[in-house]
Amino acid sequence: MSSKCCSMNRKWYQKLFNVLLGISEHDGEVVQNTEGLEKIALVGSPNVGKSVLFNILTGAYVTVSNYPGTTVEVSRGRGRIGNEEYEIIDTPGLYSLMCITEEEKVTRDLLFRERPKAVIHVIDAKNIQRMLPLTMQLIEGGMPVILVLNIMDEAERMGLKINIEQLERELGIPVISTIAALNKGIEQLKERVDKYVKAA
Ligand SMILES: Nc1nc2c(ncn2[C@@H]2O[C@H](COP(=O)(O)OP(=O)(O)OP(=O)(O)O)[C@@H](O)[C@H]2O)c(=O)[nH]1
Ligand SMILES: [Mg+2]
Repeated sequence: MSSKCCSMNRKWYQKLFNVLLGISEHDGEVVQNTEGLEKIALVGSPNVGKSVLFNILTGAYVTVSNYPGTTVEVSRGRGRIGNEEYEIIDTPGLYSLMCITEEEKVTRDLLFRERPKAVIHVIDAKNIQRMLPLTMQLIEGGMPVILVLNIMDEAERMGLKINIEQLERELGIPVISTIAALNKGIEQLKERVDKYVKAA
């Protein structure tokens, strides 16, 4: 009797804890409730470190679900940037907004429908020349773009020097360099996103 009562209490406390943290229970699985939060999307080509950044920016609980009407998976989680909580979205890799694959269509659709407060374009700094055209497309599409030059460790090892201030001036958007795999540049990224979203 007392152990049943104890377990009921535990469940009740767990529920209260989940509500306080914004975690909802869904199909028996604990998932993040991100409803009503402003959104920040991570976009970019495959293999540039979007998911590594997503995991750093979000907590332990994320939801992975099929984008409506498709078999393409999109991950969403809560992340604190400055004093605000946001829904952080890890989008399927895309090379261009001129949609060829289903994944690319999903990312484009999501950007236009969900209107994130910031669209973080993550690129592999080694391949900056090949990846900047998508940055231009996102800017031309009216997106609030922030450019992240990730995998800077490998770019530097190759002797690549990127003038970040000049790139910022030319593009007219914030540019931040990171080594996501080593957790480097993350605080600067958060600061710039915070400032950018607040100034919008
Ligand atoms: N050297 C180095 N490797 C990195 C860095 N960031 C990510 N990686 C590695 O790059 C690989 C791809 O990272 P992901 O986060 O899975 O890339 P993604 O952009 O989510 O790829 P898709 O989901 O296929 O679109 C992984 O092996 C990471 O460990 C970095 O800053 N430096
Ligand atoms: Mg990924």
